[in-house]
Formats: sequence, C-alpha cells, structure tokens
Amino acid sequence: MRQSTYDERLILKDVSIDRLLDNGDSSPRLQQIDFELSPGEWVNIAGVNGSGKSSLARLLAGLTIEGVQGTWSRGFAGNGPSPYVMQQPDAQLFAETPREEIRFALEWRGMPPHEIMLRTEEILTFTGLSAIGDIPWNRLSGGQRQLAAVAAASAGETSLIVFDEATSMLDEQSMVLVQGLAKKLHQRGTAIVWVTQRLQEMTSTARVVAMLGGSIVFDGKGEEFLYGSEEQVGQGPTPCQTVGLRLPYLSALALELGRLGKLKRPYPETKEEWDQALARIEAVPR
Ligand SMILES: Nc1ncnc2c1ncn2[C@@H]1O[C@H](COP(=O)(O)OP(=O)(O)OP(=O)(O)O)[C@@H](O)[C@H]1O
Repeated sequence: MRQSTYDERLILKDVSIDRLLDNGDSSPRLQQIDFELSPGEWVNIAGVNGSGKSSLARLLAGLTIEGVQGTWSRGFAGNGPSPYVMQQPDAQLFAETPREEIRFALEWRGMPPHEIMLRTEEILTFTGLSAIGDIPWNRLSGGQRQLAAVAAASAGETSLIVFDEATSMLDEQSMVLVQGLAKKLHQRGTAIVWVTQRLQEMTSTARVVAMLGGSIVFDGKGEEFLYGSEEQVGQGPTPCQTVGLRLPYLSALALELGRLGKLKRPYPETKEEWDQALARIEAVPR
C-alpha cells in the first residue's frame, strides 16, 4: 500500500484486500474502495454481515490489515491509529473501574501525571459517568461499560473515532446514551465513523456508505438510502433493500404511504412530523 501526498481529508483510493479461502482460492474482502472523509464529518457505514464494514472501519481507524493494496492518506486523522470502539466493551477494558480506565488511557497517551487527575474528572463529567466512576465493571451494565469504553477511547483529544457496531449488544436506552456521547464528541469537532445495521440510528440528512460483497455500492444521504431518489418512488427496491437490509418499521410505513400517493417527500421522522402527516392524511376525504 502506498502513502500519497498530504491532504487534510482521509482518502482511500482503489483499495482492495484479498482473503485466502480454505481451498486455496482468493476472494475479495474489500474491493476497489474509493472513500473520502473530511475533518469533523459523521459517516454511517451500513451493510449485512460479511459485507466488509469492519474491514473498512479498521482501515479508516488506521489499524493494520494484512494484504492491503491501493493508495491511502490518513490526512487529518494523523499517522497513529485512531480510537476504535467495538461491539463488546469488555474486550477493550483493561482497568477495574471507569475512573481507572480513563486514567490508564491518559497515561498510555503520555499525558504528564499532574494533568491526568484533572483531565480524568473533566472526562467523567463530560461523559456523564461521574456517579459511577468508582464502581467495578461487574456491578455496571453493558451500556455503562460501553460508555466507559467510549470515554477512555476519546480521552486524548482525538480527530477521529470509529464505532464498530458499538450499540448492537445494547438495549434501546443504553444505545441512546452511547450515541448521545458520540454526538457530543462530534459537536466538539471529532469525525465519527459509525458502523451499524440498526438503521433507526440514522437520520435522513446523515451520510450513509453502504457495503455489499466488499464494495461500496451507495454513498449518499440517509433519505435516499432508505427511500431511493425522489424520481424512483414506487419503482423497485430502494438502496437499503438492495443491500439486504430491512427498512425500520416507520420508514417502511412512510415508503408504502408514499407509493400510495398519500405522503410526499421529505417523509416524516420525528413524532411531531408523523402526527402532522397523519393528521393531513386523515383530513383528506376518502
Ligand atoms: N481476519 C480476516 N481474515 C480473512 N478474512 C476475513 C477476516 N476478517 C473478515 N474476513 C472476511 O472478510 C469479509 C468481510 O468481513 P467484515 O468483518 O469486514 O464484514 P462485516 O460487514 O463487518 O461483517 P459483520 O457484520 O459480520 O462483522 C467476510 O467474508 C469475512 O469472512
């Protein structure tokens, strides 16, 4: 893999990874990936199991993968690996409590000892973990452990964090908390790569990159990913359905009402928008 000249964006050009099958043949794990990420951007990466999401996410985080071919530049993300939050928080927790975990992360990043205590308290406050800072992992929920993992991952000022299905083992409430923390980091200017199969986590305006068979087959706005382009309403599967993902219930309802001519784009997302849309449908004489 060749390192290209410096650009502020993180860029992958024509990147592929082959994997060897048991019978000696090779099959692409990633193929001909062209991808760019700007500083402070949020991108969702979606796709079914085995489509290549984690392989792409690991590359974006700057983690080493054998056999990578192509050209890349990590731009604003810098030369070292970026924090990578995995599905299972326990796989990346080293210390005994959230406070120790954050302290450990700061030590590891080389922060001078006299700054560590103050910064640890700031991070506990920022992440909403102050009240449980000294409680050992076995008395915390999976959601609380995942929040601590994110807190430690973001402990040094970081320009990029990769979340690889970080909420897939969590209940709805914990999912909202972890995603809320990612949003706070994003507002602070951190670029976020958010790998997910839970499409209800995406907003219609967010960027979605969808993978299928190791290739990027869609790169655009969430609304077009879920519903297709405005001209295509009612014609064939949407990009989301093409990659084999199921539309969230409310999106499927919106799409169907659109196909019946009862709803117009942009389709409702929030409860208030749905209340208004349904009131309009009710008001139309049958
Ligand atoms: N370390 C590895 N060595 C060889 N092949 C791998 C390795 N990791 C993943 N693969 C293969 O690469 C392909 C893409 O896997 P990857 O984990 O990137 O997909 P994914 O979309 O993240 O899947 P999942 O949602 O199941 O985690 C799969 O066919 C997988 O079997």
